[in-house]
Amino acid sequence: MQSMNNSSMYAFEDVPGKGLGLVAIENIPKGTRILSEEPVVTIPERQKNDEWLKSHLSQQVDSLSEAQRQSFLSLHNLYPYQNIVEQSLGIIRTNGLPIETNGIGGGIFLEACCINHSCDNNAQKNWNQRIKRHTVHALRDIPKGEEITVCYLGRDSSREVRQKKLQDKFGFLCSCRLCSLPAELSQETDERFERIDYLDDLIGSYGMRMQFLLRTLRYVDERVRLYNEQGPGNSGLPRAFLDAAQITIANGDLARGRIFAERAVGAWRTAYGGDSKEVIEYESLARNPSKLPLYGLSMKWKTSLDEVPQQLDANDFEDWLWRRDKPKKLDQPGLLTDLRNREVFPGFTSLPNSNPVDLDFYEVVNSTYQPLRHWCFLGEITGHTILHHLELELTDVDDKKIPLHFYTDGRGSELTPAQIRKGYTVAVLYAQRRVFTYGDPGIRHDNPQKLKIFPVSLKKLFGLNEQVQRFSPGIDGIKTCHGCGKKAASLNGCGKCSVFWYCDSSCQKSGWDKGGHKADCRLLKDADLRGLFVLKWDQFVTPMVFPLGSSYA
Ligand SMILES: C[S@@+](CC[C@H](N)C(=O)[O-])C[C@H]1O[C@@H](n2cnc3c(N)ncnc32)[C@H](O)[C@@H]1O
Repeated sequence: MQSMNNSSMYAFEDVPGKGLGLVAIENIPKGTRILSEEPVVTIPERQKNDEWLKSHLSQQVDSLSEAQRQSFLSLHNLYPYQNIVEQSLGIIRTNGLPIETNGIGGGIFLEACCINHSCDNNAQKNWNQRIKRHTVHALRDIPKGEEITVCYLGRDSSREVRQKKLQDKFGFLCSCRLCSLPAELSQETDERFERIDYLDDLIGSYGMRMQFLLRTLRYVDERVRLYNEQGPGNSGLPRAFLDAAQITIANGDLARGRIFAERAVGAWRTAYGGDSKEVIEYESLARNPSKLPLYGLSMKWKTSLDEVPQQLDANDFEDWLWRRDKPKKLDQPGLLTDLRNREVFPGFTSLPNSNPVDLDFYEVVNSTYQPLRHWCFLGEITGHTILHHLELELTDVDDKKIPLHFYTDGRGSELTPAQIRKGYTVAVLYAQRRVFTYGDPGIRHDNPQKLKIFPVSLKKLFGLNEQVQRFSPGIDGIKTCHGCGKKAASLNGCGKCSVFWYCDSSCQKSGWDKGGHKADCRLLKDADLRGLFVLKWDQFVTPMVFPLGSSYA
C-alpha cells in the first residue's frame, strides 16, 4: 500500500510478526506531526441495531473512490465474514478509532489504522476536534528506519494486564521493549505503573478540596517523577501538569501556576500539535492564570506571576516549583529546634481542623487517622474557668485568645491549682482546631499525655529560645561561648543542661550571673522543656507523648 500523502515521512512495510505497519523513511524529530487524516468511513455514536449499522456502512463504502475502497477492504480484519457488508463491519470493529464529534463515535482512517501498537510507543494518536482530523505526533525523536507505533491501550498497567487486553481485543501477543523486559525489570515497571494508577485514583478522589491541596500536589509530583523515570513522552504528563497548575492557582500561586500550565501546553503541543483545543485553551491559561475560576479559593500560597527564583540550579528549581520540603537546617546534627519554626509550633489559625481531617497533618493507618508529622501548640494561660470542666483561656504566638477545654477523665481535676497559673505556658501535642456548640473555636484536650504546663511565660520561653539559637552549635558544629561570645568547635557544655557552652569556669560564671543562665538552666532542667529544643521535631517516626524526656534521654 502506498501513502496517499506525497510529503510522507513514512512508508508502509511488512513488519515481522505484526503485518503491515508504518516505518519512518527519514529522521522524525519529537513533536513533528507525522500524519493528519480525515475519516473515510464514520460510525455513529448510537447505533439502532446491526442491520441499521450495516446499511449505514454499505452506503459509505459504496461512495468511496475505487482506490479508497481497495485500501479500506485491505485493512486488517479479526472477524469472519460472508460478504462485503460483514467484511466492512469486521474492519470497523478491528480498526475503528475514536472521533468525538456531533454524535459520531468513531471512524476509519486509511493510514492511521495501519499503525501498530507498542506499550512503549514513540508516537501519539489523537482526534483533533478543531481541524476535524486524526493526528499522529512523534513523542520522541524517531530515527529513520524505526517503526512508528502508538499505544492501543487507555491506561498504563502491568505487563500481565496489558497483554491480556491486547490479546482479547486485538488478538496479538505484544513483544514490545516493555513487554520483553527481563522479569526483574518488568516487575519494576509494573510496580511503577501500579503506583501511577493508584496516585491517579487518589488525585481524582481528593480533587480540588482545599484542605488536601498540598497533599494532592505531592501526589502529582510523584506521578510526574514516575512518568519521567519510565521514559519520555508519557501521554499522562500534560494532564498531571494541568492538575499541578490548578492546585497552585487555586491557592493564589500564579508564578508556579503559570509554569505548570506552560509545561502542560508544551507536552500537549508535542503530542497533539499547536492547533489542538488543549494547546489553545491552556496557552491562554498560561498567559493569564488568574482567569482560572478556581483562582484564589485560598491565597495561602500567594505569588505574583513573576515571583520566580532566578538563581536556582535545575534541582533546586524543581524543589521550589513542587513546593517540596527541603531538609531543614534542623536536620543537621547538633542543631537545636527553633521555637519560631511555625511548621512545628503553629499558631492556632494554622492548626489542622478536627473535621474534616486535614491530610497535610494526618494519614490513614489501620482505618484510623494518625499524625504524619510532629507539631506542638504553645499558648500562655491568661485565665481559666471551671464549670463542667476546666477551661483555660490561652494566648497563642499570634496574640490570639483561644479556649482550651479539658475533656480528660478528670475534666481538668488532674491538674493542681499551682499549675493553673496566669503567665504559664501550655504545650499541646498534635492540637486540632475545633468548633464547639457553645463558645468560640478552640482546642479540645482529652489525652493527659499530650499536654504539659511549663512555669514560664511564652515571652520568656521565646527569650530562652533566642539565647539557645544564638549560642548553640551551628550547622558547622561551631559553638558560641555564652560568657564571652568566642566561637569555637570545642567548648565545654553546661554540666546541668548541656545546651549552653563555655570556654572555662570564668566564662561560665559570667554566663550564669550576667547572661541569665541561672534562671534558664533551672527551666532547662525539665526534660520536657529541654525536649522542645533538643528533639528532632522535623523527623517523624511515631507520635510523641509527654514526658518527652523518654523520647530522647
Ligand atoms: C489496526 S491494525 C494495525 C495494522 C495491521 N498490522 C495490518 O496489517 O493491517 C491492528 C492489528 O495489527 C496487529 N498488530 C498491531 N500491533 C501489533 C504488535 N505490537 N504485535 C503484533 N501484532 C500487532 C494485530 O494483528 C492487530 O490486530
